[in-house]
Amino acid sequence: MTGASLVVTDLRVEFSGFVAVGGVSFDAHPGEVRFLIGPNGAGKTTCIDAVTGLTKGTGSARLGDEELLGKQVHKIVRLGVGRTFQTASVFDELTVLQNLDIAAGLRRSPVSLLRARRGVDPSIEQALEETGLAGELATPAGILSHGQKQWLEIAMLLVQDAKVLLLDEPVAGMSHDERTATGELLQRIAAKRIVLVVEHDMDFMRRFATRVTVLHQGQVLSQGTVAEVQADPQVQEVYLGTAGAATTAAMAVVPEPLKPTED
Ligand SMILES: Nc1ncnc2c1ncn2[C@@H]1O[C@H](COP(=O)(O)OP(=O)(O)OP(=O)(O)O)[C@@H](O)[C@H]1O
Repeated sequence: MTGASLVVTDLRVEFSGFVAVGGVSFDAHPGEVRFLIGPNGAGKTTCIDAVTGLTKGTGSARLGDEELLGKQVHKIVRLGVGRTFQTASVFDELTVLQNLDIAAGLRRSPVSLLRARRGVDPSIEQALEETGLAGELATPAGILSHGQKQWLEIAMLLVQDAKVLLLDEPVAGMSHDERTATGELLQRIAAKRIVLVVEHDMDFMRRFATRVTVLHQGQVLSQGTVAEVQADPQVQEVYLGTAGAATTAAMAVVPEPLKPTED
C-alpha cells in the first residue's frame, strides 16, 4: 500500500442545534474501495461535505499529515481531495475534451479552443483511457449517457491528479452494465488512490466494496468487510426497519470474492 490515508476522527456537524453527524470515525486507504452506506438522512453526504470544506465540522479529518477541517475549499482541493455530487456537474455544451481541459487548468482563449488541436495533454489521454471515454473526445458532454457523464466527472478528478476521490452516489440511475463498468473503474483507480463511495445501492456495495462503514442517525452503526457488516444484527435491524425487504434481501446475499486490482 502506498500514499497517505484519510483518517476521520470524531467528526461532528450540527445544523442550528440539530446533530447531523455526531462523532463519526473512519479511515480510508489507497488500494481499497471504501463505502459509506446508511439510510436516508444518516449523515453520509454531510461527512463528505465536512471533509471537503463545504460544511463546518469539528473533530479531525487528516490526509496524511494535513488536517483538512478548518481549511478553505480550494486549499483542500489543492491538497488533492476531489469529489463528485449526486447530480453530475459537467459543462453540457462543451465537449468531453474541453471539460477535461478546464479541469486540468489548461484554460485556453476562445480562439484557441476553436482552433484545430495538435494533440491531447498526456494526463487527459490517460484519464480518457482509464474511464473508457477515449472514443468520446469530441462529443458534447450534454449528449453523453448518464453513466458516461459520471465517468467524465471522475476523469476530471483524475486529470487534477486527485489523491482522494469522494463519490456521492456514483451509480444512481445507471443501467446494470454501467454499474458494473463503474465498479470496475473504481477498482482500477483505487489501486493508487483513496476512493470513498457514498451509496444506497446495496448490490453495487456488495460487489465492489473492500470495507464498509454503516451510518445511522449520524453515528457509526457498524464497520468492516461486506461479510462482517451483513452479519451484524444491528445493521440488519436498521435495514429491516427502514429500507424494506428488497434492501434486506440484497444485504443478505453472500459476497462474491473481489477481483484483484492491477497496479
Ligand atoms: N444544510 C443543512 N441544514 C440543515 N439540515 C441539514 C443540512 N444538510 C443536511 N441536513 C440534515 O442532516 C441530516 C443528514 O443529511 P445527509 O444529507 O448527510 O444524509 P445522507 O445520509 O447523505 O442522506 P441521503 O442518503 O438521503 O442523501 C439529515 O437529517 C438532513 O436533513
